[in-house]
Amino acid sequence: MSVFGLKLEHLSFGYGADPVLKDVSFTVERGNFCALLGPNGAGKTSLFSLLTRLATTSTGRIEIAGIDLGTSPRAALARMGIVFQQMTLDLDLTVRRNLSYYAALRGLSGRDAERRIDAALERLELGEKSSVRARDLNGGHRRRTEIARCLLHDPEILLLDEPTVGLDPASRAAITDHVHRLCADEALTVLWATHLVDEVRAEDDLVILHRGGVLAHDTARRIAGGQTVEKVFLDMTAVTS
Ligand SMILES: Nc1ncnc2c1ncn2[C@@H]1O[C@H](COP(=O)(O)OP(=O)(O)OP(=O)(O)O)[C@@H](O)[C@H]1O
Repeated sequence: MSVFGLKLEHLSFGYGADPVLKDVSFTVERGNFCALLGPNGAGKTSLFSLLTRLATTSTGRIEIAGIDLGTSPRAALARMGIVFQQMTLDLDLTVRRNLSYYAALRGLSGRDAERRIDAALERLELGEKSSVRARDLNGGHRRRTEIARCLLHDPEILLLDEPTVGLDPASRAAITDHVHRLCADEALTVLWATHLVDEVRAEDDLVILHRGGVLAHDTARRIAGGQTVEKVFLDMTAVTS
């Protein structure tokens, strides 16, 4: 197993002539929670598109759990679980059905799939929601269902693109707690894109992205340097406006 959960080297990318990512490099060690913090338009979703191969670029290199995404995309993507910004559950299906369809897509079936589904539901404290249709869940439980679903194939890396957008404070706190626990208990490596400063904890890794460039990468505590992350973030992103 790789020491580095995630390694990005010199990534540049644009949709047209103008670059939206400029020479982005950073690593996230295995088992760390890394917040990718940037204002709207910073390039977070574009970076996620490169990490998930929805977009490609000829510059730079991405390594997922020690596997080169450019040369071994299938193997690298198999190590990853992804929660996109837009909800992707089938609202007419129960929580369990949503998970079992995904398991089948990943080639899992029978007792093995059932065992993994039970374990994932338990990890996200969703056991009692198992028979509830996704349509009847609140936003927080829908998100937790998506996180449970992306754990079924035992990924080493989790990518979450602004997973708490639109949720109330209690649901946001529950989801950030759950995902931090996955890092601590199971050495999952997490990249969590957000523009919400209050989701960043002092011990988290923090990458500040602004206008496609990395302005800072360290623990949040060191980047804050005795101030609040919010103050430093606002100062950094204002200076370069
Ligand atoms: N499909 C696209 N075609 C052209 N430009 C795009 C496309 N998607 C994003 N952009 C532009 O790329 C830049 C980065 O956008 P991106 O969505 O990656 O940022 P973000 O940090 O995820 O922002 P947000 O928090 O608003 O989602 C923005 O200027 C945006 O307008």
